Amino acid sequence: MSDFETLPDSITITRPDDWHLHLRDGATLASVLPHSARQFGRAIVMPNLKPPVTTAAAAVAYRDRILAALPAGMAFDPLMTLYLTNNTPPDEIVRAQESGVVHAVKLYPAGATTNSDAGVTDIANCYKTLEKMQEVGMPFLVHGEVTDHDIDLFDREAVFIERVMRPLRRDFPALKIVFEHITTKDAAQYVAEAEGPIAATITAHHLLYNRNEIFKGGIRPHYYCLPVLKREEHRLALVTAATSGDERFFLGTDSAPHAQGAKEAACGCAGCYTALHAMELYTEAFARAGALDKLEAFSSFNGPDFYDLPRNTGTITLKREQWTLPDLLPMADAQVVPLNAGETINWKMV
Ligand SMILES: NC(=O)N[C@@H](CC(=O)O)C(=O)O
Ligand SMILES: [Zn+2]
Ligand SMILES: [Zn+2]
Repeated sequence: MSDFETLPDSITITRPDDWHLHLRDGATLASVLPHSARQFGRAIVMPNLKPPVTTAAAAVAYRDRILAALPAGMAFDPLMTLYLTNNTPPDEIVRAQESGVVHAVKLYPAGATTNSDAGVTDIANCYKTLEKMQEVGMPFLVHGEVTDHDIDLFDREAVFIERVMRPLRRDFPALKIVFEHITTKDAAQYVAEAEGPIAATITAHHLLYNRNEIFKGGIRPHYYCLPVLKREEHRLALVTAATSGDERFFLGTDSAPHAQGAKEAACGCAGCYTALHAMELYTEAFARAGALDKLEAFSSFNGPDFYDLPRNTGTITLKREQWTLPDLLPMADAQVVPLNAGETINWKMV
């Protein structure tokens, strides 16, 4: 817990953005969107729908559905992404660029995570398309885990750096890459030291929790996400990276709603729902690190700077005030259990 004596009563920062968000579609989208729109000005919207968003036309249509689901009076700018497949043609990158609403292309290694079945089986299949992305300046967002069966689940990210990331960046040194939701000291160090245009998003839950949280007193499915929480040494490295002031690290919640029944199951889905209270969680993580002065750049400046977008105008304020998270939130015709359900947290967005 934070040391209340030395902390300010409130903190006001430029309105932040979420550079990694799952909004889903249909009735689920309508349920979760207001939470993100309340906290963030914009979000990079992940394309792992069923079926995935693989074309510029599909991204434009998805964006229209998001805007239609936005409650009147809320301002929110969804930044769309394409789901890369083995067969995405280079022309689709041109169409995406020309659409004006697609801001990046996402790599899901096939089998790595939720709705990744249509993902890439071998990045070599995508080289022509990656060349086009490099040429037009389209950022490449990477779920950085190998899926080889001989690799331990907890080592998937570190092995990805050696087997995929280094060769990829050697072959495309000018391609803008975001290493999404990094979870290891290996990834933090790689991003901090690499040459060229690379950045990383970091979730609030990977800043606050290590893998013990998944097994505390029993198996706790709401702390299960991918890449899975790691050892404490990795969490500490992520906190150091996020609070360092290095502009390569920025906010991406990876808020990933799954219905309660899909998580509390014999084979539960991966994903933590944090859209309701993301800024509260990031503020807590930065406060514990004694680095509240670094929260604004991480949350509101480094992301737009990397994506060549203007920073938001306007501000948000977080008050140091305890409140208790609901146990459940309505979602479509079911419910979602937010991370920290029923727990009391120390900051409240006003
Ligand atoms: N992070 C997760 O555990 N799940 C995400 C997918 C992803 O970001 O890998 C989801 O879409 O549910
Ligand atoms: Zn992912
Ligand atoms: Zn994600």
